[in-house]
Amino acid sequence: MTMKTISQNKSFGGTQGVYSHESAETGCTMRFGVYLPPAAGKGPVPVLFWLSGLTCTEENFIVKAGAQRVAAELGIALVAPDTSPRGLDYPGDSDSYDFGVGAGFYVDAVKAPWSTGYRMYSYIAKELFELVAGGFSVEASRAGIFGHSMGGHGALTIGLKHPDRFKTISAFAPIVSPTRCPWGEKALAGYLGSDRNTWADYDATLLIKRHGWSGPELLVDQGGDDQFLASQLKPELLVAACAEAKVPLNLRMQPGYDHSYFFISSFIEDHLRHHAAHL
Ligand SMILES: N[C@@H](CCC(=O)N[C@@H](CS)C(=O)NCC(=O)O)C(=O)O
Repeated sequence: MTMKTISQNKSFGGTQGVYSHESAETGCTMRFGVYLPPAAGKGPVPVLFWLSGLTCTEENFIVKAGAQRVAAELGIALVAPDTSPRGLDYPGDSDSYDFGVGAGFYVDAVKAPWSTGYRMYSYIAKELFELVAGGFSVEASRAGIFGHSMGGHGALTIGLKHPDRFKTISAFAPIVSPTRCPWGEKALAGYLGSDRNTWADYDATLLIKRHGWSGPELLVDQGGDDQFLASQLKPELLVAACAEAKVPLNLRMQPGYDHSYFFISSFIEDHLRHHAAHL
């Protein structure tokens, strides 16, 4: 598989790159960021996959999270993909911020026309993972996954379903139960259809109850003043699921913080150290 370099910038002694490739899963050109710390010059390093939220491209995390300094110190690589296919031009795919372009929801769609390109679950868990494992100085057997909001949902569901690939999971303000909030219900109905039985595979709270998680504790930060807290995110549902399944969860409510990257950049260091300690 060929990759094209879009840009490379030196950052904290390492390199922040943006690359593109032709994706078999999404049927279009996909961009993603890879930060390689200085240690990657000497040999393969552990790698963390970051999944962004609604409206994001690969760029938001790279320029707003401030993760490179600590990733350089810890010797850990960061991969930041886009959040949906782009340029497929399905009717209505750009009509709303929470469905279609910028809102792939990390599922494999089954409803036409979405089913041909909206395959962000397989894109992240398989195609991109393998592309990065084969194309960069990373140790694929030491990989973790984290993300924000829709990307927190993606990190939880993909991580829980692939403990063989992702050894550590954390999230910022995740959508913990898309079967029980408006963002999730709209996306799952649109991509999967109206049969709610088919949605369960993409709900972290249901996956935890069904499969458990034997990895290190799940670290979740949640802003107390997040405008989406009560309506969309509902961390109490994750607390209940983890308690029932005896899955260790460290949910940290952070008073006064909202849903933005100001919140993420305030606690990103803790997440990087959490993953590094267990990888
Ligand atoms: N557009 C929506 C929400 C979009 C939103 O907050 N997106 C989050 C993820 S859910 C984000 O990361 N936005 C990009 C950014 O802040 O850089 C609104 O303004 O109500």
